[in-house]
Parts: sequence; structure tokens; C-alpha cells
Amino acid sequence: MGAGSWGTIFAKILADADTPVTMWARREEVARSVNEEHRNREYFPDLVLPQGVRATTDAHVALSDADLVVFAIPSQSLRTNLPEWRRHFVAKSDQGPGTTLLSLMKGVELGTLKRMSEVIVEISGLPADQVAIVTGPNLAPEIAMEQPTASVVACTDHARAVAVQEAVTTSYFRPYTDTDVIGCELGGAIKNVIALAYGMASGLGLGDNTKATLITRGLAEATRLGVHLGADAATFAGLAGLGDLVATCSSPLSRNHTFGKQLGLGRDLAQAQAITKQTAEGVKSCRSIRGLAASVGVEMPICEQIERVCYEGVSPKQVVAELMARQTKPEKELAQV
Ligand SMILES: NC(=O)C1=CN([C@@H]2O[C@H](COP(=O)(O)OP(=O)(O)OC[C@H]3O[C@@H](n4cnc5c(N)ncnc54)[C@H](OP(=O)(O)O)[C@@H]3O)[C@@H](O)[C@H]2O)C=CC1
Ligand SMILES: O=C(CO)COP(=O)(O)O
Repeated sequence: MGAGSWGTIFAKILADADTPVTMWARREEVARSVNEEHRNREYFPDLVLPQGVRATTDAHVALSDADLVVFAIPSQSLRTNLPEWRRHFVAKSDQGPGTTLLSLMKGVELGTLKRMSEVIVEISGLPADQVAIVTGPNLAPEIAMEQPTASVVACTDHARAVAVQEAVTTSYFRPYTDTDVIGCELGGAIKNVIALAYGMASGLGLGDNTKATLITRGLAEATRLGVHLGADAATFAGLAGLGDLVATCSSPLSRNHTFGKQLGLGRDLAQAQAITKQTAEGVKSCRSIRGLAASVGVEMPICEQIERVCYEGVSPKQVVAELMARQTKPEKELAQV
């Protein structure tokens, strides 16, 4: 469900793993180009998609016979789409192991402060054991070129994670399994905010010491929140944590990195959005992640400052100064974890 950057490339992964796939596209022209030319002209005009990828704008056609339903739309739009989609897949969900609902989305919902798998459980009415996520260092344009990468399939039901793993393993995409859905999902959402910070540092002309500091302290605050919310700290040292954080922060292919860089160069939110075009989840998730942290009394200084840049008009230069002026403390905050 979603035929943008990641939806399209994930469809290619499924088809290359011999799993037939029907992509739901919001626009007719996108579905037509996939069916008639085996290309997604809007997102990857030069990429020929496997024959096994079909597309439709009809949610019923995409969903009614699916064993695996994959969500690849912007996080903040899931709640408005899911009630309509739900009626097409719930009927099949009580047969056999039941439909697996798979989230590729990396965000936290504004207002409810829910992770995407929580929104899916709430609206679908299906048990959490039927909801899985895929996350990791997975920049779609690199995977489009079949550059090798690893990823994580997380589900509280290990057997279901293994089934999804089998459905998406190819010569260029190597998924591992995990049962820590909370940690994997938070790792994916928080790294987008840290990538905004890293991009800002690039835009400001700051060097590798600054960037390494952002990655390391960004990981510290992601781990801190995760552990408070029931995640395993080790998850953050893995693909869904450090792996995705490094890939997204350091890559000019990342929309969050690019967006942050524009802010660092002095552009405002609207100008950065116009340049980035595609979804940069961190811009909205900085607010919900900060809300989530506040709800459990966890400090997330970098996320907090990114929110101030995005929504309070504070300059990137000013937030760097404020981060550096914070009270000094031990590096390992075991007492707080
Ligand atoms: N791109 C990547 O490398 C990766 C992305 N992700 C995550 O995957 C999710 C999707 O990202 P990505 O595919 O990159 O985003 P894109 O912006 O490339 O594509 C978004 C897709 O969702 C559709 N869409 C946009 N708004 C709505 C809406 N309100 N209702 C229904 N459909 C909508 C778009 O349709 P239209 O074309 O008509 O606008 C498009 O098909 C995000 O959470 C992202 O963080 C995770 C890993 C890698
Ligand atoms: O999640 C991603 C890579 O794993 C994609 O990052 P961006 O959304 O910043 O492009």
C-alpha cells in the first residue's frame, strides 16, 4: 500500500524473492506506468521492475487476496487510510495463520504518540502478533541498484518474522529477525530526527568530529527512550539502530539528511520541503518523539533542539551553541537508564 520510493523498491524485493506482489498506487498514472512499461515513471524512471510486480489504484484488488499486506505511505497519513483499507483484508485474516500486516514506515504518530505498529493494531483490530515491521539501513535508491544490504524483520511472533524473512530474502537484501518491535521501530523513527541534525551540521559546514558526536549522542538518546519504553538496549547497537542511523545520517540520498542540510544552509521549512519533495519523516516525528520522551520523563536534547529549529524558528547555529552549553555529565548515564 504505497507506490513511492520504498513501496516500489520493496515490491521489487518481493518479486525478486518469487513473492507475487500487487502495489496500490494513489495515482492512476503511477499504476499505469508500472503495468504498461514495468516502470514507476514518477519515482524510478530508469528502473525496469520485475514482471512479478503489478499495480492498481483499487484497494480491494490489492488487498482482498493478500497474505501479506505491506504499508509504505507517510506515517502521519496511515490513520486516515487504514479504516477504508481494513475492510478488504480483515475477512481473510482469521483463516490459517491469518494475514500478516507489515509496516515499512518510520515515524511516530502526532497526537497519539503511537508507533506505526500500534496504530495498525488499534485500527485493524488484529492482534499485535500479526503485525511485523521491516527496518534497517535501507536507502531505496541503493537497493534499486541491487547494492547489498541487511535489514531486520521484527515481530513479537518469531515464526511470523521468519515467514516474512523468507518472503523478502534476495541476493541483495538480507533480512535478520528480531522480536523487539518497540526497539526496532523507535530506532527507525528517531534516526530520522538525528539525520536532520546531521544534515544541518553539513549545511553549517561543520566537520566529522561534530557529525560523529551527533551519531553517538543521538544513539544514546534513542537507546535511553527505547529502554524506558521496554525495548532491549542491544537493539540500538544493531541494524535497526546504529546501522540505520549511520546510513541515513551520512547519505546525501536520505531525504532527512537533505532536508536538514537545507535548514543548515539557512532555508526555512517550506523551502526545504520544496527542495526535498519526498517524505522526510523526522520533520513531524521530532514533535511526537519529543512528546513521547516527555511522557516518560526522558531527556532527548538533540530531538528537542531539532523541534525548536523546525517549529520555533530558532537557527541551527543557535541550537549548536545551546547543545554545547548544556551541563557537563558522565558519558554513560546508567542511573538514568
Ligand atoms: N525511501 C526510503 O529509502 C525508505 C523509506 N522508509 C519509510 O517508508 C515510508 C514511506 O516512505 P517513501 O516510500 O520513501 O515515501 P515517498 O514520499 O517516496 O512515497 C510515499 C507514497 O505514499 C503515497 N502517499 C503520500 N501521501 C499519502 C496519503 N495522504 N494517503 C495515501 N498515500 C499517500 C504517495 O503517493 P503519491 O506518489 O501519489 O504522492 C507515495 O506512493 C516512510 O515512513 C519512510 O520513512 C523506510 C525505509 C527506506
Ligand atoms: O529510512 C531510510 C533508510 O533506511 C530512508 O531515509 P530517508 O527517509 O531519510 O530517505
